[in-house]
Parts: sequence; C-alpha cells; structure tokens
Amino acid sequence: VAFKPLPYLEQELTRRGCRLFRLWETPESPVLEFCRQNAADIQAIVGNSNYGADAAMIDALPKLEIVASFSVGLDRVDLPKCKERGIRVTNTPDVLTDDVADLAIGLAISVMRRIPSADKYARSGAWKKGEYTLTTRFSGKRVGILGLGRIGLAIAKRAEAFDCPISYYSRSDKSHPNYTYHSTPVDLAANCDILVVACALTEETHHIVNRAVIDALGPKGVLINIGRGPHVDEPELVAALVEGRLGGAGLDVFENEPHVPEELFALDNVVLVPHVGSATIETRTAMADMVLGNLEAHFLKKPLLTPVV
Ligand SMILES: O=C(O)C(=O)[C@@H](O)[C@H](O)[C@H](O)CO
Repeated sequence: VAFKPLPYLEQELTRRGCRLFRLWETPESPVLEFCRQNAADIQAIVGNSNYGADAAMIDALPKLEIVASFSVGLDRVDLPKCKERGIRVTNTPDVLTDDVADLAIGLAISVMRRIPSADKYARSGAWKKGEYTLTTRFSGKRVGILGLGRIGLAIAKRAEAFDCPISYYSRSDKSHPNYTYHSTPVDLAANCDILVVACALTEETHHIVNRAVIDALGPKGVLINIGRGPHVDEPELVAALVEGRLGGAGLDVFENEPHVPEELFALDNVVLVPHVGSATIETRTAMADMVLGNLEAHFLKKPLLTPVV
C-alpha cells in the first residue's frame, strides 16, 4: 500500500486476509529497496494520484500481478510496462465524478464572487466600516472545458443549470448538440470566460495551459484546475496572476504537491484547495470499495470491476 489509506480500506484489506506492506511507514528505506526486500511476497500495489507504480518499481516486483489505484487518474502508473508484464491495472472512475464536478463549480463561484475573502472580511469586522467590494456574476458566463470526458460532461451539465454557454476542446469533435467544439486550447480560451481543466494528464496534455492559453483567457478570464498540476505551466500561471494578465484562478491541484506557490497567498482572486476533488466520505468509501472489489475479483480469477489494463 503506497500511501496512508482510508482506515476503512486498510481494515478491509486486513480483514480480507491481505498482508499489508505499508510503504508510507518506511521512510528510512528507499521505496525500491523496500520493494526488493519484500519482492517475493508483493502481488499487488494499492496506489493513488500521488503514489503509483513506475517502471523501476514494477521491475523490482517480479511477483506483481495487479495495480489497483485509489484514483481515476493513472498518470503515476506506467501502463505500457504493466501491459508488457501482463500486470492488471484498475482505477476508480464514476464514483468521484459528481464530487469533482461540484468542486469545479464551487471553485468557479468562489473565485467570481470572492467568497473566501468576503468571508474573511465579514469575520474581521471590516463590514462595520463599509460594504464589501462588488464582484463578478458566474451565471451566464461562457464556460470552456478542456476534456469532455465523464468529469468534463458533469461540469458542463452543472454549468448549464447556471445558464452558462458551454464550449470544449478535446482530441476530437464530439459533435455535441449543445456544446461548441474548439480545435485548439488557445481558441477555446479566447472564446470563454472560465476555462476548466478536466482531462487526463498525458504527455499530450502536459502544460496544455501554457502562456498562450493564459493570455488568450486574458485579464478578465478565470482558470479552474481540478485535473492535475502539470496540466498548467505553474510559473506562467503565477506570473500572469501576479501581473494581472489573468483575472483569477481556482486550483485544487499543483505541479509539486503539497507545495503551493506562496506568491498566490495574498491574491483574493485566487482560491486554493489541497487536492480535495474526491475528498468526501461518501466518495472515498466508494473508491475503497472499488479497490477492494477489483483485488477480490483478481485473486478469485473473476472479471475485474474497472479494468484499464
Ligand atoms: O482520483 C484521482 O485521480 C484523484 O486525483 C483523487 O481522487 C486522488 O486519488 C485522491 O486524492 C486519493 O488519494
């Protein structure tokens, strides 16, 4: 188990007879060393969005049969290597879609209406001296979505309820009846007020939000990232926000988690949360059940619940 899991997941793995090798409890020995020492016994890895299974780790585990990720995103798992070795890989799709989409809309409204700093204003007593500054309406704003997959569609559905016209960029035109397709991220950014990152992290989508996209979004534009930190060229983002070349940002993920750029701390047009997209008890429990179900199916030689490899 590569990360400190939900107690429920840890208890259930033990109750179902799994012998756990707790990687997070062995800071003294490098991960690879730890894997090599226990290679004869490790048949499965339970990882997440930060701790996956790279090629070196897979090579160090000749008995490895399955990687059951406690995440929908698999950018930390070397999928081609697993395929090559015949190692199965599963993730936790669908059960977290609503929470992640809710957070995306929550971040957008929080940035547009400056909710965190308005909250601070009310708590500070400053209201006694005068009204809080006017903010910007979310309803009706043009929402652009990078990646119209499960989470992207769930965000679009929610934004539609706020009368927001929806446009998107993805590898192919999905000829969606109500949503406008843009063939480049820059084109999408130039034609929306709020740009939401909701695609998987791949070599292709690494830094998909770069200087050109940020400048196309512009001084009134808002960026929402509930994908992965490396989707965004973070130094470019920070510079644009500090210089006022971008109107605001709502960020759940960062390039070097858990480190957050301190230059953003003083900006009230920026809302920062610590990778909590799926962090509700309901969703994390459902994710745990999916991990448990996939492991059980694998070792009982039954069809996996959510196979990726
Ligand atoms: O599912 C993903 O891809 C996520 O990023 C999150 O749900 C994390 O896995 C979660 O932070 C668990 O550690």
